[in-house]
Parts: sequence; structure tokens; C-alpha cells
Amino acid sequence: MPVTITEIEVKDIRFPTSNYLHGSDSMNPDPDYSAAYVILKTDHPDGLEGHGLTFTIGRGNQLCVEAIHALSYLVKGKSLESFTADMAGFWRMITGDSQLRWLGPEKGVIHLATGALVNAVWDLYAKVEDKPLWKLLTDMSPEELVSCIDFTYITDVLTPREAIEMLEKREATKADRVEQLLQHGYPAYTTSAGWLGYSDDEIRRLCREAVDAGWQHLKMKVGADIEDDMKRAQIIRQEIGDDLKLMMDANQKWEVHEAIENMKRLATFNPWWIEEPTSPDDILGHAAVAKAIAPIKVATGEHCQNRVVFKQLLQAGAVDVCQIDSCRVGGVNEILAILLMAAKFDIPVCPHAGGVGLCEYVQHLSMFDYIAISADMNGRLIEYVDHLHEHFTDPVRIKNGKYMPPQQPGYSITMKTDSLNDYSFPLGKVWKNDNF
Ligand SMILES: C[C@H](O)[C@@H](O)[C@@H](O)[C@H](O)C(=O)O
Repeated sequence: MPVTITEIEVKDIRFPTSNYLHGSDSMNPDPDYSAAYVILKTDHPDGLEGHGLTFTIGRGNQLCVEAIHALSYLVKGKSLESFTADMAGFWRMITGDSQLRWLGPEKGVIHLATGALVNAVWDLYAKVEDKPLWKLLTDMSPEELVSCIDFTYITDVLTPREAIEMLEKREATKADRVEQLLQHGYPAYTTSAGWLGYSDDEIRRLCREAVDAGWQHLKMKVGADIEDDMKRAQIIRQEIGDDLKLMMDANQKWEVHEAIENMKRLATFNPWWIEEPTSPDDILGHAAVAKAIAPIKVATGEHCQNRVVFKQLLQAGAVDVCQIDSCRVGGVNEILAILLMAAKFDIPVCPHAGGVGLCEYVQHLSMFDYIAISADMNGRLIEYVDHLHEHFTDPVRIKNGKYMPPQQPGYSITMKTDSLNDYSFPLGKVWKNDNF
């Protein structure tokens, strides 16, 4: 029975910094985590809806909400089947709209909005098929998966034929990896002990708690002040010992030469990777950093605009760890292209998840990557931050430092109705007494 998207609601959801207990990073000192949230209402007899969001911060959310409104005419009144029959065509229709394309193309606010809308369609698709998104993707044939991808501008590194061959290689053993995941989960790392702004005692306490909870990999923020970074790294190493992996994240703070100089100093604490050492647009800068600080790895991707920029990061040897972001690029379709390109270059994918709803989203992507593309969990981790999960109807489940596969149908991004009401900006109960 065809399912029609009858109405589209877009909400401006904001969580004041004081509502979740963490410090900050070198570029976002006071982030009100926010979601430009979209609901696709349908005529499905069970009232199924597609939900999607894009993670932004505070005031920026408003622009994203407006951009989703602007795109929604492309989806409203259409049937889900008209999209799923040609997923790549659906994606091209959204990103190629001649009235809106000029705003990007495929970058910035309009592409964040694309991510929210496209992911909402995938959420609806998975709910209609009664499967969690990772399983929906897993059950697709190589041809079906490849038919979801827009290969425009990437055929110099990946053709549809090659993508099908890569996926075919994994077909026979997919079921074993599903079993493995259901039993043991997917490895993760925590960012929660490493924010800026904690006292030394708090850092020690958070590190101890993280070690006791079974975390083997921890990430700390750097970039505000190198002396402070050295001091905090020393405290963290004292608490977690030499064997656990420590990652560092500069959130784009440094010039290329500063990144190299600072990482040569921080090397004494044996960091596994440095994340976003400089501008996310500076591919050659990342390549220079990677060359100068090896064997410390360079990780980036949470602000990478689209598959074309990912392609160049990979081609230039500028990235050792590919950090896809489920909302910044244009949703599941574009993520599939990036996962396949990363696999071709033999670069592990460790998704970015420090935001609202990102953990809920990216677990599906990493699990699918393992089952159908990489077939490997070595050196691959999903980021975990421990706040705001209580707002979701199907929050992530972590056991012994591992993500357990979600079981409910959809893309795990549906927020509770009370949360949507209370945190709506500016009239939800959390905001309504504030003066703006
Ligand atoms: C403002 C956010 O919390 C960022 O600090 C966060 O996304 C971060 O870059 C991360 O890697 O998790």
C-alpha cells in the first residue's frame, strides 16, 4: 500500500548548556546543543511518521529550520515509494533543485537541511519495512545499495561497478557479522571525560569512572592553551595508564604550523589521533600535518561538507581516520558513498557523535559498515557522549564500552513528545521565561 507524506512539521529544539553536564571545546565555549527537527506525517494506517534532525548550536538552529522549510515542498504530497524506487534520483532531486542549489551546492545550511530531510525519509522507510535502519541496509543487495548513491563527481575514484564488486565480496559472510554484533556490540570511545573547563579533581574523577566503566579509549579536548593541554594530558595519562588509547581533538583551532609544533609536544603522552587540527576545508594543510606528525594519526570529517571533499582528503593522504557525520553531509545516501570510498582507500571510519542525536544515528552506519563494507572492527570506534539520550524513544545501549545494535524499527532519532514540547524554542517551558 503506498504511503504518502501528507504534512511536514519542522521544530526548533534547543537544549541549554546548563541542561547537560559537560565542559566545552576550544571553539565552542558555550554550546546550546540544538536540533533542527523534522517530522514527516503520513497517511499510513498505523500513523507511522519519519523523523530526522540535524545537530546545530543555539541561534544557528533557526537558519537550519528555515532551510528545511524551504526544501520541504520537494517532499510534501509525494509517496514514499516514488523515492524508494529510485533513491539516487530522490537524492539528486533534493540537492539539485534549481531554486535552492545556488545556496550550496551541497554545503552549509542547505546541506544540513538536506541531511535532516533525507534521514527522515530513511527513518520512515525503515519503519514501514519494520526494521532498524542498519538491518534495512544490510538486507539490500549490492545493486540496491549502489542504486541509492549519487556518483556525480566521484567516479574518478569509485564507479558503480567497483562499488557493487566491493559489496559482493562481503555478501556470503554478512550473517556471521550480524551475529557477532548482536552478541558483542561495536567498540566505542568516550569523549565525556575530556571536555575543557573541568577542575583537575573532576578530570581525575571522570577518568577513573571511565576506566571503571570499561572504556578502553578516551578523547580529550585541546587547542585553547598548549600549557593547559600538556597539564591535562599528564593528569589523564596518570589516571588511565599507558595502555589505554588517548585521542585529542583541537576543534579546528590551530594554524598548520601550530598543529605540528603542538602535536610534537603532546606526542609525549602518546596520542592515538589528533582530530580537526586545523580548518576542515584545508585538505593540503591536513596532509602536511599528517606527514609531519606520523605515526600519530590525523582524524577529521565532522565538518567535511560532502563526498567530494572526503574524496580529496582520501586522495591527498590527509586523513588517517574518517569521521563521517550523519547530518552534515546529505543523509544516508551520501554516507554510503563515503563509506565505500574510505574502504577503497583502506581508511577506518570512526563517526563523529558529539552532539544531540548523533550517537543514535551513527551506530546504524558503523554497524552497516562492518557488516557489508569493511568487515573489520580493528581500529574502528564509534564516539560516545553521555548526555541527552533520555530525550529519545530508542536511546543507544552501551554495554562494557560497546554499542549494542538497536532493535526498534527506524533510524533511532524519534524524540519523546514531552522533550519536543518542553525544549521548543522560544515557547517551550524550558525557554519561555528567558529574555532574548
Ligand atoms: C560542540 C560539540 O560538542 C563538539 O565539541 C563535538 O561535536 C566534538 O567536536 C566531538 O568530536 O565530539
